[in-house]
Amino acid sequence: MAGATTIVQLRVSDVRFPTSLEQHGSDAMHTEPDYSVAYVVIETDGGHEGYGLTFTLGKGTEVVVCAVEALSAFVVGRTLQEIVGDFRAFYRLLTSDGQMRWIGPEKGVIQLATAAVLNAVWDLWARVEGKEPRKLVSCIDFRYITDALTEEEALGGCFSSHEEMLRDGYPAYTTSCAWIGYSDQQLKELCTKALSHDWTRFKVKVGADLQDDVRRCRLVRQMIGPDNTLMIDANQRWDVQEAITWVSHLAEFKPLWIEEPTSPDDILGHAVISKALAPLGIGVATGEQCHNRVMFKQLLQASALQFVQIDSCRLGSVNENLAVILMACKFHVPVCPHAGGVGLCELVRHLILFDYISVSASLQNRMCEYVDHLHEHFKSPVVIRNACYVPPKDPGYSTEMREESVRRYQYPQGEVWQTLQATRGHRT
Ligand SMILES: C[C@H](O)[C@@H](O)[C@@H](O)[C@H](O)C(=O)O
Ligand SMILES: [Mg+2]
Repeated sequence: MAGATTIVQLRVSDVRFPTSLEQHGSDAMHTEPDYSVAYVVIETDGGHEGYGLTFTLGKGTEVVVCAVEALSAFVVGRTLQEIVGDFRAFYRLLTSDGQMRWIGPEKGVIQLATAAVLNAVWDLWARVEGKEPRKLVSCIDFRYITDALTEEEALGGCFSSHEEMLRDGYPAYTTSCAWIGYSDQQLKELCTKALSHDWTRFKVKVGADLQDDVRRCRLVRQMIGPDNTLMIDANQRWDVQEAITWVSHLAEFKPLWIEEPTSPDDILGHAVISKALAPLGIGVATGEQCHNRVMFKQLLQASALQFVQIDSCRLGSVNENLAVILMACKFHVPVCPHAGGVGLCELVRHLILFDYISVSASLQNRMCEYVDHLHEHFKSPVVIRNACYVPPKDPGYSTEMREESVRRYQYPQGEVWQTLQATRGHRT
């Protein structure tokens, strides 16, 4: 890294996309999401920029923006070298400040803000280096997880060649066919289209009404046939026993997993559900709202999940995702990241490639989520080939958005929102 690079400015914007107008992204708990981001740009005195974001559903993004602003004092004025020279210490500074940690610690809005800020730092670092950063294990804060994974253990990973990834890509599944607000007709059309594009793994939203779920799962299973893979996602809708009963009714459709059956905080509840559903051949997947490595540690220790769904913008950036990927490997539980939203696919492909190339070296029971929306707003959008993620080639964390998109969708002053408000009375 040439010379010192001082971060002189941090800017953050509230950028929202009106996806609720067409029910994209809808599930049993989030019926009208407007996919949004708190979008961060950090700038150095040498003219370099790093871009970061965290994903939100519309309302409340302004609160995350406020939290990012509160964290900016830790970043502005520091050199990139200072930060990445001891990234573990910097991570701890951000997450464990003696006053600020009271509004977390390492959870909720402040954790989302930490992810947005640190995602920008990782992007900047990778751009300045012009390649993927090294010394990854030294970026992890092992505090609270040494009973599950030590630094020494983390250093002894498996390694696999990246040639295979460059050739074939990383296997993906699609959630785009079966959002809960889509009609049966839409479901059919989207499944037909996805099948014609070689998709073999499909996720269906469930949990609002059992009869609807039975009908929709039957329809999708009929469309995709017995050999393709089906997953179901309840987005935290049920109590523990209710989850077991409800999913048992859907067992005939042979789902590989039930995702987020109950509260994301209920580790023992997930363990009970996992145990009850194991004889039916249905695993439990969770993680998109699991806010830190300690929660994942307990889920793993309690055998409460069979698929680890890391999230690039919920955990504290790459640093904390690495910790979870390494723990999952030690516990022999596959990582199948949560993606979709705005930018999650762009970011998460870096993490899952790292998992394959440097940690798990396996594709057994592994796949990465894909959702077909909003990629056009990114400078390095995801590329899918034969239902697989193609490895990104541009330096950085693929977090940079197109300037025009940020301007037009900025909330509430961007022209898209101004027009919606004027013409349709859409709530702003
Ligand atoms: C509100 C969102 O679209 C969620 O439904 C979505 O992230 C989902 O849980 C998923 O697994 O993709
Ligand atoms: Mg989900």
